[in-house]
Amino acid sequence: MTNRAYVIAGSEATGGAGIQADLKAFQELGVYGMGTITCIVSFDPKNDWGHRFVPIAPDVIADQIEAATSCHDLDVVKLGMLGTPDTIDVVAEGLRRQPWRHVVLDPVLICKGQEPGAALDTDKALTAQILPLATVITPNHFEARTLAGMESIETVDDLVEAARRIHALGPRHVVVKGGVELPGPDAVDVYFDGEEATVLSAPKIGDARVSGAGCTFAAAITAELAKGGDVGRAVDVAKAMVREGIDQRVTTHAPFASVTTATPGS
Ligand SMILES: Nc1ncnc2c1ncn2[C@@H]1O[C@H](COP(=O)(O)OP(=O)(O)O)[C@@H](O)[C@H]1O
Ligand SMILES: Cc1ncc(COP(=O)(O)O)c(C=O)c1O
Repeated sequence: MTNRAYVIAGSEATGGAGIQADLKAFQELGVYGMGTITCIVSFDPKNDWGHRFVPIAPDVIADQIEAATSCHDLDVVKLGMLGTPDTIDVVAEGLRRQPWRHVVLDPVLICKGQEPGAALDTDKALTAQILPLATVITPNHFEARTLAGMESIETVDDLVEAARRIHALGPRHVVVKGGVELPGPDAVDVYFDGEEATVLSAPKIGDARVSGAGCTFAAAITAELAKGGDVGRAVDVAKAMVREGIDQRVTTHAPFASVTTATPGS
C-alpha cells in the first residue's frame, strides 16, 4: 500500500470533471495523486457550452506514463477519458509494463450534454485492450448499454444484466451506474463482483445530469483502493462522497462545480 494513486485522463478546465476532479478527490481522501493527460476538452460558454476535443500526441502520453511510473512506486491507477483508439493503444502498452493491484476504468465515451452520436469512437478498442486489464469498471447508463450491447436499460434487473455481460468481457468488479437515468426517486447503481449483485441506492438530488459525478465516483474508488480498502467498501465511500458533492453543488448552484466537497473558492 502506497497511499498514492495515478490517473490517466483528460483535462477539463472548469475543474468539474476530468483529471482536475480526479486529483481533488484523491486529495480529499488523503491520497497523493499523479496524473497523465490524454486529451483536452474545452466547453465553449459562448456556444451553448459546446465541447471541443483535442487529443494529446500518443508519444507524449507514452513519455508521461514512463515518467510517472519510473518516479513513483505505483500499484493503483484510474483511467478516465482516453479519447482515441491510438491513445488506448499507448495506454494499454504502458500499463502492461508493470503489475497493478488495481486498474479502475471509467469508460468515458461522451461528456454529459453531448448527443450519443458524438460518442468517441473508442468502445471497441476499450473492450479489446483495456477491459481485460481492468479490475474495476464504472460504466454509466449509456456506456453500459454500449459495452453490454443492450438496446435499453430501464430497470434494476437490466442494470444487473448489463453488469454480468460487462463482467464477462474481463473486469473483475463492475459498477453500473443508473444515476438519474432510471425512473423513480432513487439514484440506483449495481455492484457485481462476479458472484453477487448488490444494489446501491440513494435518494436522487434533482434529476439533472451533473458534470463530474462519474469522474469523482471512480476517483474516490481508486483512492480508497490505494489506501488498502476492498472494492465493496470503496464503492460505498464513493457513492456517499458523490452524493454529498452533488448536494453541495446543487444547493450552491455553482455551474460545473466539482462534486468533491471542496467547493470553488473554499
Ligand atoms: N442527481 C443525483 N442524485 C444522487 N446521486 C446521483 C445523481 N446523479 C448521479 N448520481 C450518482 O453519482 C454517481 C455517478 O453517476 P453518473 O452521474 O450516472 O455517472 P457519469 O458521470 O459517469 O454519467 C452514481 O453513484 C450515481 O448514482
Ligand atoms: C476530460 C473529461 N473527462 C471525463 C468527462 C466525463 O465526466 P462525467 O464525470 O460527467 O461523466 C468529461 C466531461 O466533461 C471530461 O471533459
